[in-house]
Amino acid sequence: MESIAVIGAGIMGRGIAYVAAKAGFDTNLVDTNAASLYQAETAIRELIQKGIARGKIMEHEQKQLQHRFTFTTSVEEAVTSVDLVIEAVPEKRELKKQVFEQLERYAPKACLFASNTSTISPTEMGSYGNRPEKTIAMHFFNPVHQMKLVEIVRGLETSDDTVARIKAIAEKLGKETVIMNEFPGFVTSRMSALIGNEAFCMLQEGLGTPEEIDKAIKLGLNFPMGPFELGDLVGLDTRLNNLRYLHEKLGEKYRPAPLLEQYVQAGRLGRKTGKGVYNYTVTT
Ligand SMILES: NC(=O)c1ccc[n+]([C@@H]2O[C@H](COP(=O)([O-])OP(=O)(O)OC[C@H]3O[C@@H](n4cnc5c(N)ncnc54)[C@H](O)[C@@H]3O)[C@@H](O)[C@H]2O)c1
Repeated sequence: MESIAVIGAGIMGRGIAYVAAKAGFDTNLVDTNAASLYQAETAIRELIQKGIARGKIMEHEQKQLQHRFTFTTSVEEAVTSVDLVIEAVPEKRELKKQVFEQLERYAPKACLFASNTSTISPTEMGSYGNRPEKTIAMHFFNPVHQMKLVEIVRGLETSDDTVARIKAIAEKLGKETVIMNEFPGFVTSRMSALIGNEAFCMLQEGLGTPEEIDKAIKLGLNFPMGPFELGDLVGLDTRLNNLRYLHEKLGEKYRPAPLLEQYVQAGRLGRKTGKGVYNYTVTT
């Protein structure tokens, strides 16, 4: 296994591409939006500089590392000769379906297909192409270079060989793994969506300010981040898409809070747009 293509250069795709190249894989990062691709390239360059400043990357490795990246807006160019594709486009089933159909057309027959989906069934994604035994969910966490876990979720038809190879790759990327059977939202997204949604319900009910609710959860329940801080980091649109999927699949308990819907309608998506529950300075 030598080369990886990452589809979608947003918050997650750029982080996955960075850890893949750092682990020695030739890495093709693709985004159909040129502006997003450019931002990803800048963000990756900054991560490399920070890595050098912290002594995690030696200066003489920098050139070699940068040479491992190809940035492109063409899915075809990115996947024609890779061993693994990791899809990280927004959490919309129709979009993922289109992307998987494209991957099936252009990727080599032996190539494994992994999705960084937070909620969607890898069995369903396996049905979008002709290689369900080679299709799996490989769920990274944000920020990818700092978070230790990859939640691996096998679909009904995913082969043991695919599971073993994906686990080995995740470990080569420096990650711990858990291997789950599929169920909507897996373990982490299901729990995180509920907590995040409940916090929006509390805000809507006037229980307290976002700062007070976050502080209560951090200091009272010993969470490292408050639910609003985490929601802004994840992206409130991503959080809403996850909840919509869980609501459709698992029922009323997951109905998105109207206030969350309103924030997304207003374009308050979190750190990536400079404003979510809190205000930020956008650097890239
Ligand atoms: N944000 C998180 O914290 C987080 C954590 C774990 C998993 N995820 C999952 O990762 C996936 C991506 O989420 P994100 O937060 O990085 O989203 P994002 O909106 O930050 O980025 C998605 C990128 O995909 C690009 N894109 C859209 N259509 C495309 C196409 N057809 N081909 C190539 N690129 C395309 C967009 O231009 C955008 O740059 C989702 O499935 C999400 O549920 C997100």
